[in-house]
Amino acid sequence: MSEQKIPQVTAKRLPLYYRYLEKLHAIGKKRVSSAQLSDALQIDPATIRRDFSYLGELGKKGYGYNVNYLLQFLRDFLRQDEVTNVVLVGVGHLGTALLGYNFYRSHNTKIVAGFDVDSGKVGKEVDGIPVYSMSRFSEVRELHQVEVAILTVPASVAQPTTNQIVDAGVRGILNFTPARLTVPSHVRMHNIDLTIELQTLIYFLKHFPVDEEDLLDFPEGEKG
Ligand SMILES: NC(=O)c1ccc[n+]([C@@H]2O[C@H](COP(=O)([O-])OP(=O)(O)OC[C@H]3O[C@@H](n4cnc5c(N)ncnc54)[C@H](O)[C@@H]3O)[C@@H](O)[C@H]2O)c1
Repeated sequence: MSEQKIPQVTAKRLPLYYRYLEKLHAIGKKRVSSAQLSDALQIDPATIRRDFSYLGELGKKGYGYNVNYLLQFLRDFLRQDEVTNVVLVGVGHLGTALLGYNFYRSHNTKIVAGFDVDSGKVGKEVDGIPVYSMSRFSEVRELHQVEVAILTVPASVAQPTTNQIVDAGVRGILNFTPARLTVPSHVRMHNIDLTIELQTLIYFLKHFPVDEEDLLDFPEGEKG
């Protein structure tokens, strides 16, 4: 099956399923229903069934999904065995926190280097990750074959920093700055705006409160 056919919203949820299935596998669970997945991940069961339907025949209705099979399927699909090296630019408050986190929950992403212009930070390590001067960006990116960068610099320097890292070969940017950045068409930019996320949550709570009845309305045979 080609990945292009899967909607972006579904593709975004696949790593969540993968992580949870890994946990189930670790405790020896063989089967899981969409209702159980729904409880654990707070995604409604209909959405889960729809997501999995894009992946092909993965389970029988009312019988749940085979954990091993689903895990293997998602591993291949997401190429979880392949490690993608990532760099982080701007080792300040947020950058330091992200370096410390280093996406341990996802085994396939690893921050290999941080970059900063502050001479007090360059040459040091944060949680074992070396911090380099921006002047070495090209060289270090090349060394680790990195195509993805996390951007946590001040908004005022976000565009020139973006230009610099794109010129050096970065093709994907996770932008934590509030700046809306311009990139060439071959570069993919994802913006993470915590203020917007928080405001959206508050809006949804106000206007679409979660209906307990809806959550309990699982089809027979899917209850876990
Ligand atoms: N702190 C948060 O909770 C938070 C949350 C959401 C978004 N943000 C955004 O993330 C960004 C970073 O926030 P912060 O609080 O960590 O700021 P910060 O000032 O603590 O850190 C910024 C870091 O970037 C470095 N830097 C400055 N110019 C640079 C350049 N040209 N190249 C490389 N590094 C450079 C600085 O030396 C510093 O270490 C900001 O754009 C902020 O708006 C922060």
